[in-house]
This record gives sequence, structure tokens and C-alpha cells, in this order.
Amino acid sequence: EPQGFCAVGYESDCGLSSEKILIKGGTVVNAHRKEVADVYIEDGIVVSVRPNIKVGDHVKIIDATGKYVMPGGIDPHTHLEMEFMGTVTIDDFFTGQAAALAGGTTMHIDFVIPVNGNLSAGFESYMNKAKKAVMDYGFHMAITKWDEGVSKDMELMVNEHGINSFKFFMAYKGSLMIRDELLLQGLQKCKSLGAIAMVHAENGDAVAEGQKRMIDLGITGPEGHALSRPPVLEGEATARAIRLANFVNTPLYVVHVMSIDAMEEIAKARKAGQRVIGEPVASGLILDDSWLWHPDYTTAAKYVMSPPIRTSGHDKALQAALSTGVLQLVGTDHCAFNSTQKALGSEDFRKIPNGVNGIEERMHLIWDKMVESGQMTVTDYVRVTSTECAKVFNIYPRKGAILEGSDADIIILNPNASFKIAAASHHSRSDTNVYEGTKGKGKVEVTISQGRVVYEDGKLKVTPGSGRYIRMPPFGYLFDGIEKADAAYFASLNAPIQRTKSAA
Ligand SMILES: NC(=O)NCCC(=O)O
Ligand SMILES: [Zn+2]
Ligand SMILES: [Zn+2]
Repeated sequence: EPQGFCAVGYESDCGLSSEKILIKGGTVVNAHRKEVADVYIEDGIVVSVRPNIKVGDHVKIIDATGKYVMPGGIDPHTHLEMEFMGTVTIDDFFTGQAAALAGGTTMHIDFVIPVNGNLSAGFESYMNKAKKAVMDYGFHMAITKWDEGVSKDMELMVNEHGINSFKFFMAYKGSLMIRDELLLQGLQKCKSLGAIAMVHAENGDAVAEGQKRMIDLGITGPEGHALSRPPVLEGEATARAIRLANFVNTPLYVVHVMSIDAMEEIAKARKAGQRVIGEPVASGLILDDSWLWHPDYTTAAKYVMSPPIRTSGHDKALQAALSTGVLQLVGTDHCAFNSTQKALGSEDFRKIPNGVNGIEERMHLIWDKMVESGQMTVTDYVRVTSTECAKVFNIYPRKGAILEGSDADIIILNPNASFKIAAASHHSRSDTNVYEGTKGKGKVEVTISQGRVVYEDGKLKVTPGSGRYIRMPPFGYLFDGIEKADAAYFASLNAPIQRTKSAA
């Protein structure tokens, strides 16, 4: 394991830090405002946020003068210990979450994959994986097939297990992919449950055709992955999902928006008043696809994810969309595989496990690329990395804010310090990092999770099993007033017409 870990059984070395903390003199940043103030934390909760707080003894004092005190990041899109493409992602709920905390993220929402299509079995399996959790987490649920049992189980997930979002894969033909008929049923079911419908929007049939085209042309390397599934296939599926959600009149959340094509469909829908959320991910905002043409296979293969990282230009357009609110919150789609696992596709790009890292790097990359560059304000940074996620998934202001009564999940970022990304020093188990060598301004120096200092002076102090499952209630803000639109729609039908029987 990387240095600086405390695992269960060594609490004495970890010395779970005092539960009373005073953060002094920092600039406290929430999505709605920033202010120079102190923050007093006790028993895992924010007790007060105001200047010049006086405290007694046995309180850990952290001087945050000249630094930003912000809600810990919430990553809406991760895949820890996920069975995928013949292997299992290399980071589990211990290493993936340790990486998150070291990078300033204090909660993530992972995707439960049903077991043979069974949602309950999937939920149980993921609760098991999460036994080693070191920070708070929630679950989305993937829907990979449809029948009455799945429909019933969705009710169970929402009403019993605190899941309020379901993901439909429109790609990965032959494995996770579902077709429009199922998608339509799923959208209607999500609406009835007050659950967010999420889509991986690529046309899976066309992708399969595109892959065959590349193989027939003898293009078997990682570059074939990008060439086989161009932005037009992401744009088509995004538009289709948006229109079906419109037809059902239910909110839609498009995950990992990777292209201008998809982003513009979302922009058009939102301009027309449709409730669509667009989630870019760190890789699509920061990288371009030139790496896939790298002569070294290991280097090229680590950049294979779906939808693919696009040609230069899409990243800048996605940044602009994020800074202007066209896209609303940033995820990572952390789905890491090491170089041995990526080698599964060394003869055929279709076998390269899809996914990249990001759970540790997101907060630093977005700060440097968006705030340091002047594209985004510090309050908007908090909105897109934490608050919006908490609001969409209906756990605000418990999460995503530094307000009295909020959970004490807090980071202290020093804008004058810098970061450097390297596999040699990151906390993921992977031996590669798609941001290898990246440097930037802004450094998370302290991470507080559940009211405890878990990262300070470059050292993690985490305890497996201390993570909590956060239940996310249905009918979040995206559902407010949706029934009024339904009523207006039915009224507009001006039907059925009561016809007199024509005299035959
Ligand atoms: N995105 C990716 O390449 N892997 C993770 C699974 C998914 O989100 O499609
Ligand atoms: Zn996906
Ligand atoms: Zn994903």
C-alpha cells in the first residue's frame, strides 16, 4: 500500500483526530457566497460559521488564513471494484476512497451493477464491497434488462434502500446496452418513483458497426477505439434520450458528456425549458485524444474510455459550457485499470477495458484549469464540484455546503501552493495515471471527513469501515412542479371527443 496509510487495527498510530475543530481566518466558500469567517466543527457537524469564534480547550485549531475553506468535493460518477469487460476495476472502496480524500473529494456516488439483471442482488453485492469504505458514499443503480421484477425492484431500491437514480446504458451492445423500448419503460418508471434517469448516451448499434469497420481496415490499436465511435454517435444518442425524456416529461441526467455534439443537444433542450442535466468528466475537460496515437501501447491504452476522449477543441468547448452553466456538475467516471489489465486489448482495441482514473485528481484539475485560468469563480467551482451534485441527488444542505448543521466534510485549498500528478505518488492502485506529469496551481492541504482530519501534511489517516452509506431520497428539486406540466399537457389534448353515433 502507498505510504502514510493507517488501516484498521492501527488506530493507535492513526490516532483518530479530535472531533472538535476550529478552522480560523479562511475564506469560506459556498456556491451562493464567500466570506472570511471561522468554522467550528463538533461531532462531525458544522456548528457555526462566523468571524472570531472563541473556543475552550481540547479543540484542534487550523489556521486557514489566505486559503479557501470549501465543501469537500462530491464525485457523482465512479466505478470502484466494478466487474467490467472481463476484469475488475483496480480500485476498491478502500483505495479509491483514500485517493478521493487525498484529492479533496469527501463523497462519491458509485454505480451498482445488477447481478444477472437482479437489482437486489446487485445492491447487496455493492454494500459488501463498501464494507471497507473510509468515507461517505451513495449509489446509483444501473438497469441492464427489463421485466416486471426489475420494475418492482426499482420501487424497493427507492423506498427501502435510498437510491434515487437509475442509469441506462445505450452503448455496450451485448453486455450492458438496453434498447429504446426498455429505455422508455425505464423513463416512465423513474418518473413515477421521483428518481433521476441517467443515460450513457452513445448509439450502441452504430458503435458495433464502427468497431467492425476499424477491424476490417486492420486498425486494431487504441486509436481504433476513438475512430470507431465518433462524436456523432454520442450526439445522436443524447438527442434521442432527450427527446424520449421530453415525451415522458421526466428529468434526464446525461453522464460523461464528452463532445460538442452531445453538449449542444443538452444546450438546446435546456434553452427550450427541458430539465436536462449534463455531466462532463475531468478527462473530457482536460485531455484530447492524441494520446491514443502514442506509439507505446501501454501509454495509449490507458486513455481508452467511452465515450472516447475527443480531438482537441471539444475540451475547450466543454470548459466553456461548464463555466456558463450549460453543463452543471463535474464527475470523473473513475474506472481505473492497470497496465496489465489494459493489455487484454493489445491485439484488439475492443478488448481494452474501458475507463480512466480521476477520483483523486478532479478537484485540482478543475481548480487549475477553470479557476486559476479565470474561466470560473470560486463560488461556481464549489457549485460544480460539490453543491450541484448534492442538490440533484437531494442530499443538500447536509452535503455540498458549509452551513450550520451540514456534515463537516470540508477541504482547505491553498491557492498559492501547487500540485504535481504522478502514478508514483497517487493513492490509486493503478500503475498508470492519465494525468501523469501534470502540474498546476492550487493544492488541497487539509481534508476533513465526518468532522475528522483525514488528510493533512500529505498524510492520510483513514479507517476502513468508517465510511457511511448516504441514503438519497426521491423527488429532488428537478421534480418540483412536474405534475403541473403533466396537467397542462393533458388539458391541451382537448380529447377525447364525445362523438354522437353517426346515423348509419
Ligand atoms: N466510461 C468508461 O469508459 N468506463 C466506465 C463505464 C461507463 O461509464 O461507461
Ligand atoms: Zn458510461
Ligand atoms: Zn461510468
